[in-house]
Amino acid sequence: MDASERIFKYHGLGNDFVVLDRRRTGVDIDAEQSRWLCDRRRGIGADGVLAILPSSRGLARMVVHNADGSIAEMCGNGLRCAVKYLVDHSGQHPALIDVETGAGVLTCEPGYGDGGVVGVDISMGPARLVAANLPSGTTGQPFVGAPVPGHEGLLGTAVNMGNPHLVLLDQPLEAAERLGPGLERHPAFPDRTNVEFVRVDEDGLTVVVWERGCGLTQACGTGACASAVAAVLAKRLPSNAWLRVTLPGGDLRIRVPDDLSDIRLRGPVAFVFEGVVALPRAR
Ligand SMILES: N[C@@H](CCC[C@H](N)C(=O)O)C(=O)O
Repeated sequence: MDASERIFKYHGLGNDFVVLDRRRTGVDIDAEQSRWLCDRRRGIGADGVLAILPSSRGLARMVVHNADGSIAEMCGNGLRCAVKYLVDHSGQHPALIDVETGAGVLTCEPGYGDGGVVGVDISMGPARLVAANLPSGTTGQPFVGAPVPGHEGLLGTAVNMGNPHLVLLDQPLEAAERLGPGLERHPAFPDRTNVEFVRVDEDGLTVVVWERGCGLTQACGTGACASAVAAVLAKRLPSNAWLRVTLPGGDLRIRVPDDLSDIRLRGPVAFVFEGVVALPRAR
C-alpha cells in the first residue's frame, strides 16, 4: 500500500522542485519514488526532488534527486528553495543559515519580503577545474577552452560546482536540445554532465542548460555559476563583479572571484503549493 506524505512545491525561475521534509525519520527516498514525484503526467511534476534530512553540520542536509532518479551533488536553485522552506517553517528570520550538501556545507543569506523569503544569496564554495567527475579526473589537466573529442569545432570548459558542467561559449542556444543528450553522456565525463550553451553579451551572459538527469530546464543555478566561471577564465567578462546571467526563466546574478575560491549566486525563489500525496512505497 502507498504511504501518505506531505509535500511542498517550490521553484527558482521556473526550475521546480518537490520538497520532502524527512528530518524526523532521516530516511531518504529511492530512485523510483523520485521518478514518480517528478513525472508531470502520472505524479506531481518537477525537475527534481529535494530531500531535507537531519545534519550535525548545518540546519539540515539537502539531497538532490533528478527527475530520472539519479542523485546530484548540488543544485543552486534547489538550495534556494530548500532555504525558503526551512526558514518559512522555522518561525524565525535568521540572517544566515548553513545547509549541508554534496558540495560541502554552504552558507545562505535569505532576503525577506512580504512572502517570507523572496530571494537567497548563496556562497557556493569553490569552482574546481580538476575533479574526479571532469575530464581532468583522468588527465590531471584542466579542460579549459579545449576541443571536445568527437565534436569537430566545438570548444568547451569543464567546471565542477560540486556537480559537473561542460560550458560551451558562443554556441547557438537552439543547439541545446539537439546536442545536449549526446554531450550529457560524453565519455570524458564519468558521471555524465550538465551542458551549458552560452551567448556572451556585453554586460552578461544568456544561457540555456541541458541538465543531467532532467533535460532542458527553465534555469540552473550551478550552470549559471559554471558559465560565469568559463566566461571569466576566457577573459570575456570581469571577475569580482556581479554578472547578469539570463536563463529562459529569468535572471540570476553571479560573482566570480579571481581565485575561484567562493562563487556567489543570488536569485529569487517562490512557494507554489503544499499537499498530501500517496507516495509509492520505497523498494
Ligand atoms: N538545476 C540545478 C542543478 C540540478 C542537478 C543537475 N541536474 C545535476 O545532475 O547535476 C541547479 O540549479 O543548479
